[in-house]
Amino acid sequence: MNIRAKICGIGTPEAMQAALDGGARYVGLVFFPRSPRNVSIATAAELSRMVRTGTRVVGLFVDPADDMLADVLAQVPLDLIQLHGSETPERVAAIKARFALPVLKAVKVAEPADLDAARAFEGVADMLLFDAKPPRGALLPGGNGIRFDWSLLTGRRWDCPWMLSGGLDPDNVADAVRATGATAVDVSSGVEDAPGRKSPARIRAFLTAVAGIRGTA
Ligand SMILES: O=C(O)c1ccccc1NCC(=O)[C@H](O)[C@H](O)COP(=O)(O)O
Repeated sequence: MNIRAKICGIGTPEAMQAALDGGARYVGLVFFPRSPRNVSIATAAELSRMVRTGTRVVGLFVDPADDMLADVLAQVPLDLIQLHGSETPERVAAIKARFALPVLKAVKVAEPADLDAARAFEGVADMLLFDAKPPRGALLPGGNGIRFDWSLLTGRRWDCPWMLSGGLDPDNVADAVRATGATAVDVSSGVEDAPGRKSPARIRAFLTAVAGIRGTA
């Protein structure tokens, strides 16, 4: 089975090239100033120009206002909008209606109730991204390099595509896919050698590991 991979928080041409060469199906650009992966609109526009057919550019936002989305989209041709804040299903629907782009909605997972609540986004979001809920006091709502209990996903079926995220890296991604049946995976910290500093070598290692996953459900 071909597992689709998203490399998130790309900030340099070298990281983008490693992701593209390695076959990433999604590349994520972070528009969240508190993040060490935040990129300017100008940098994002430059990086997006490197992307060729077959790879989708994901713009990552946290509770964005329409003006911010409009400002980014005026210069960066995003293929998907990722919402990683506390956006409601109604807000997701409003963003989809106004900007006519698919929405990847992040669901922060720590316990079964978090997955129960995610049902509200089925039929609204185009895709769900299951990520670890940030620990109390965390500075970031995502990109924390922590896993959640993958067994929480066992036995659950979703009416929309979903992506596994949170603490993945080249060494654990195969186990994560086998444990969850994920057909799409997302990584940020696990392919960095320092917060916000993507490692082309680790990007290549992650994508090689993903490409080598066989025999999953
Ligand atoms: O990556 C960030 O800096 C970030 C900041 C604010 C909100 C979301 C953020 N990342 C979202 C992603 O899609 C990450 O890839 C995901 O949380 C997994 O991160 P990691 O556990 O570091 O692989």
